[in-house]
Amino acid sequence: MFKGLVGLVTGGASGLGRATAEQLVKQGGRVVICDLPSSSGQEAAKQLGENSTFVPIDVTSEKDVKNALQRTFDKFGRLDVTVNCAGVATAARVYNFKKDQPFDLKSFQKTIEVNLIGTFNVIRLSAGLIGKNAPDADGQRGVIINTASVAAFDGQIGQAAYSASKAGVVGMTLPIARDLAKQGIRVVTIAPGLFRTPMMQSLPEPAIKQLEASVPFPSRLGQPREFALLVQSIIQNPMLNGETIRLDGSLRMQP
Ligand SMILES: CC(=O)CC(=O)SCCNC(=O)CCNC(=O)[C@H](O)C(C)(C)COP(=O)(O)OP(=O)(O)OC[C@H]1O[C@@H](n2cnc3c(N)ncnc32)[C@H](O)[C@@H]1OP(=O)(O)O
Ligand SMILES: NC(=O)C1=CN([C@@H]2O[C@H](COP(=O)(O)OP(=O)(O)OC[C@H]3O[C@@H](n4cnc5c(N)ncnc54)[C@H](O)[C@@H]3O)[C@@H](O)[C@H]2O)C=CC1
Repeated sequence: MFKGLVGLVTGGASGLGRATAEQLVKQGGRVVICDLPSSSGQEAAKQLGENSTFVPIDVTSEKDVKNALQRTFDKFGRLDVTVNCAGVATAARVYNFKKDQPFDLKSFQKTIEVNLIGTFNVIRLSAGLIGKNAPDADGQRGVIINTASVAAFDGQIGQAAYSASKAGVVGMTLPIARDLAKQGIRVVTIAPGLFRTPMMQSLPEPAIKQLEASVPFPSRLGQPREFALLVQSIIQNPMLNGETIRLDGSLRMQP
């Protein structure tokens, strides 16, 4: 299905990004897994075989992302799809009255830096390489897919930084899609609900159970593969553009 397609997946060593990289390769594509040097990206790429390679990056670094794009071009000769999955989650009250402590400003800044600015950094640099492709019969050169969260819309107590970062991703989706339309590059964002990944597993087990039960149907955590299937649909459907799609079993998170 994706024969000849080259994808770059940030956060590709774990969770939703890893499932996406697996799905792209399973469908005949080739994939560059980008993740932190400390991640298990090398092992993930090895598992996927010769159609995959790992490039260690921090998404907030211009130098790292430029290097990853150069490596993509050197190894596979082009880039068709960028999927932004790299992200971090933080949880703290705006002011902890028990400890008389405000939200740590550095933690707020770091969350915005990785989730919002890092995503934009990868988008802006990827666009240059995708834009070099010859357009297909429809005028399309490629697709950029971002990952927000339902927390962009119904963030819980403690999610001020995380929700702000993800709302930023939602907010920039349409203007960037409009901006890149002339080049035939689509931009679509997925807002996942609750998925079984290492990030989700960092929550306390009772909280996971409570969240899981609050998903109307199917009343369970999503499987990373189900996220990857939406990525696949977005790639395949040329009319999807400039939109954020919730993938959440109709969950609306409670305060
Ligand atoms: C990753 C995604 O993109 C998808 C999501 O958004 S999934 C939703 C993620 N939600 C969160 O991360 C919620 C963040 N908030 C919190 O963890 C807490 O409110 C907080 C740490 C910020 C405040 O802690 P606190 O002041 O101690 O809060 P308090 O309101 O007294 O609640 C603490 C209790 O709530 C539980 N809890 C934590 N997160 C919870 C949640 N999302 N839902 C229900 N209970 C939760 C804790 O297990 C703790 O239980 P115990 O008292 O039994 O130890
Ligand atoms: N798991 C879930 O329920 C949900 C996840 N999301 C979002 O989906 C994306 C993927 O999350 P998961 O797979 O669940 O988490 P995960 O923690 O399993 O994977 C995230 C990956 O991003 C990498 N990463 C973190 N900071 C980075 C940086 N600065 N540079 C490069 N890579 C970096 C990590 O090393 C990790 O491999 C995140 O953006 C997350 O916010 C959104 C909604 C729900």
